Amino acid sequence: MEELKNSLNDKRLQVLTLPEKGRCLFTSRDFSPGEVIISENPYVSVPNKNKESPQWKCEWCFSSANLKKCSACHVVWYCSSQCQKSDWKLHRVECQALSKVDKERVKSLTPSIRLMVKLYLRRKLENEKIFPSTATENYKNVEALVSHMSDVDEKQLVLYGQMANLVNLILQWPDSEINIKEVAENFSKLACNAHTICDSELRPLGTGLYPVISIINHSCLPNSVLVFEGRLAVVRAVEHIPKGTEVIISYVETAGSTITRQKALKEQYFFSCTCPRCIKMGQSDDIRESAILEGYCCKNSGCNGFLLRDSDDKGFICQQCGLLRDKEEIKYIVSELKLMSEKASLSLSSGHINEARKAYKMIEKLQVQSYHSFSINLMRTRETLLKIFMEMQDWKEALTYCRLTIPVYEIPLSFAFFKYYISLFHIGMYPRFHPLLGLQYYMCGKLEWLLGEVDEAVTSLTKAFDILRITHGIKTMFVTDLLSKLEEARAEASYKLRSQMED
Ligand SMILES: C[S@@+](CC[C@H](N)C(=O)[O-])C[C@H]1O[C@@H](n2cnc3c(N)ncnc32)[C@H](O)[C@@H]1O
Repeated sequence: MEELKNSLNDKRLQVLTLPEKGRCLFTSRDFSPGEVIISENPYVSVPNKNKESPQWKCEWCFSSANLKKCSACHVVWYCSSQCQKSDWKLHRVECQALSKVDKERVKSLTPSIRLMVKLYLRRKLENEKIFPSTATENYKNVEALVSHMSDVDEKQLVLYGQMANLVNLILQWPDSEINIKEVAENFSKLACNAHTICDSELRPLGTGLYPVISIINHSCLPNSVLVFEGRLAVVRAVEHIPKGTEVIISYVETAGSTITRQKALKEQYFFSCTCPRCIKMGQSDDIRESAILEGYCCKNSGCNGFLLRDSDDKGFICQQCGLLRDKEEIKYIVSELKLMSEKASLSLSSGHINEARKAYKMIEKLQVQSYHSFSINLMRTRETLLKIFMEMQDWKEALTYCRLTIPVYEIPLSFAFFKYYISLFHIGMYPRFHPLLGLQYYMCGKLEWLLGEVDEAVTSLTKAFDILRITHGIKTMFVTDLLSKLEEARAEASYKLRSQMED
């Protein structure tokens, strides 16, 4: 830990331990918005292959193009000999282990099992000095991670035990070299420390363990953001961070209500957040925020009030006009939506895109009649419809849905405590510099341009650039591409204006 602390000191960062949070990362100089605070390569990583991301991916860079399978183990894929070479030191031993495993069992290996196998192989190679150990790349940093073993429930512990046995079966090491209890504990460490590696558009690609970045704690009002440049994890400041401030990122979707965020944090990370948003839980502003984000709308379509459960438990009362929405009606809507959502998601996952489009349109219609106009559920349905229309190459409808989601990303939650943050944050569901908001503007701009709405495209691409240059970094290929699109759109808009003036 001393070695790591000294290395972080050189980066003007400091590790402190607080009783209520454990280790925390603090700045020892000012950081500006968009500046990289810390970046780290994964200690171990593995690509994901599941329903949401069904393609095979390169073991090293996660690309899905030009893949070739490793001819020895038939498990791992590479997009180039360069990537294969970069991974060789670790894969050489992994390949030997995987080649001995029964073919049927190999097929069912999950990314978590593979990640754990790689973790133990890397530790072994580090002990044998085949991998150099440095202050930041060192198994000691894995040992220092929190595991929350005493908080994990019995059922989960049994599952970790079974997974640990499978790792043991793959490695086939003597008892003196592997401790099943320790492997099970390491699974618990992965659950609250590993990160989902995403591409620049936040599509999940894989899972990685970044033991130094794992020191960073959570806040629902973060001052930093974690993004990935290939396999490199990069933490950037999204606001001015003065010297002596804790670096904080968000572990969960910040758009949810306080209860939803707290539940997610408790279930996966075993703590109760006490950030400025969370300490308001149960107060009138917070109740109102939850009712808007996750509650129902007034029966009177002309009223934009939010609903709260009435004291007699007959239903929900509109806080603006006083109209009651019957409990039984709400129950019926909820069960209908559940049934419809199951059917819709089945159509989507089985590739019946037209059926999925119809099903999600019906869900949207019912949600518009039931939920508040700023509801997260309604926004999620519209995000799905946007994806469906993109897949169907119906650009006009896709643009409509893209535009419908943006105001919800930016809803004015005009609550008292948010006013305090007015200078730091855009007042909305997401902080001003949130990658999702930037990406939504980027998508909107590209669709507007494609459909010939050049002036609108310039406005949207400019907004996207203003956000993504901070979250993704001005020098990355992703933002350089966006900038050249913006410049081209600007040139086209001014050419159009000149032509109109000459006519
Ligand atoms: C990825 S680790 C962060 C580093 C951790 N503090 C440590 O000592 O290694 C995640 C764990 O840190 C703690 N943690 C993170 N954010 C927190 C917060 N805002 N309040 C309290 N505990 C927090 C929780 O125990 C959580 O499971």
